[in-house]
Amino acid sequence: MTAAVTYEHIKTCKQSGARLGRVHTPHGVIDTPTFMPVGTLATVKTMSPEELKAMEAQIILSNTYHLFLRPGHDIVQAAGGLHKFMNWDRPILTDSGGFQVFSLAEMRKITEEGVHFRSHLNGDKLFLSPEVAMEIQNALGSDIMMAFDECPPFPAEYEYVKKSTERTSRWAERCLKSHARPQDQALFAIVQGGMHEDLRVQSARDLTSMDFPGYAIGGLSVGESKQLMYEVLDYTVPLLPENKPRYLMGVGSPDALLEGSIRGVDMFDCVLPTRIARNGTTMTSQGRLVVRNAQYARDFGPLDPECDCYTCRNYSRAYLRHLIKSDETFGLRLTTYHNLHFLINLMKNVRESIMEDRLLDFRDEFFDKYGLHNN
Ligand SMILES: CNc1nc2c(CC[C@H]3O[C@H](OC)[C@H](OC)[C@@H](OC)[C@@H]3OC)c3nc(N)[nH]c(=O)c3cc2[nH]1
Repeated sequence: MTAAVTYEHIKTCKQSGARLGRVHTPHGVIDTPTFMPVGTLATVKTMSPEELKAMEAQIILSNTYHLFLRPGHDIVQAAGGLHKFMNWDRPILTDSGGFQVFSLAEMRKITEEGVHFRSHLNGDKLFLSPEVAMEIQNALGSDIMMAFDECPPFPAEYEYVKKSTERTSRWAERCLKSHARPQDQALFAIVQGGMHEDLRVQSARDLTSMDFPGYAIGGLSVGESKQLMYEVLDYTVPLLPENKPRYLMGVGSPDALLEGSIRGVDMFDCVLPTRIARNGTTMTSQGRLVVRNAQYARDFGPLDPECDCYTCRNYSRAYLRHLIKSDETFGLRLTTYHNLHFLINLMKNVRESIMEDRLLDFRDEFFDKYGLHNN
């Protein structure tokens, strides 16, 4: 049986150990390391598929939990699946809903069977489990599905993280058993274990023994310091097979994308660029720039002089400030376009630096200009 998703290793950076690769999926190839724009409700907020292609987005994310609640996965399935529903013919990855249930839903009760919770929209009593999460993602038709897991809160008692991680391994096995179309959709497992090396080793051992086509590192970017996150990555990434994609969930500030790539991570997602764009905060080559600030009222230069994106080629900081202050939707679109392009372009530079065996130099140059502390 041909696997739906395969990883092709291109080369390893001699200076950093980062790796250049390609993830082959039924809807196209993804050059890695890559940043994946988040499209929670079947849209990358305010962007059209054409604009996402223009900025060279290779893959986008969507959300099992949110689509389960609204419009319902049955409607998406009746529309012909998520690709058709949102007019996106490139790869789609969906999260399993685990994280969202624990972070969004009220009145949730976790059992071995699954999670009972109330919808954060209308209070309806709902239930998510490995089997239900797989049924929903099967209906959505995503190219990459995530196993149903619990992302333990941070901080959390060692015993709680141990019990939760062991249950996540049992849930992963149940996901595998209820995987209806492995030749069309790849199921990635999610390594947990909190900030404890022994639990990370146990989680990776459990999951890699079940031979998934790809592995995510979960349970990070949940409030821990970046240094602690990098420490956990240092001992967790090497536990994962070299010939499979590695996805670090929920990570997307420029410094974390660089440090994660250096540690061998291939895929990243984060709501940061789209979320901060909506209040007029942008990422530029000189660091963060809050374009709604008064100092830009008469600044007729581009948002980022080093950027060649649609926003920076055609509009000024003064115009963007005016639109954002006036709550004009076009303003949100222009800042969102730029922020997504910024991270997608950053990852293009990361891939080029790996090709030239100089990713550590690139990271240092980037931090000198961007500024280490204003991510
Ligand atoms: C921020 N730190 C962060 N985000 C973690 C997400 C969610 C990623 C999710 O984060 C938003 O949902 C809330 C995005 O929607 C807004 C989702 O995009 C579709 C995205 O799904 C991949 C995790 N998801 C699972 N299943 N397991 C995790 O351990 C985990 C850890 C995360 N840390």
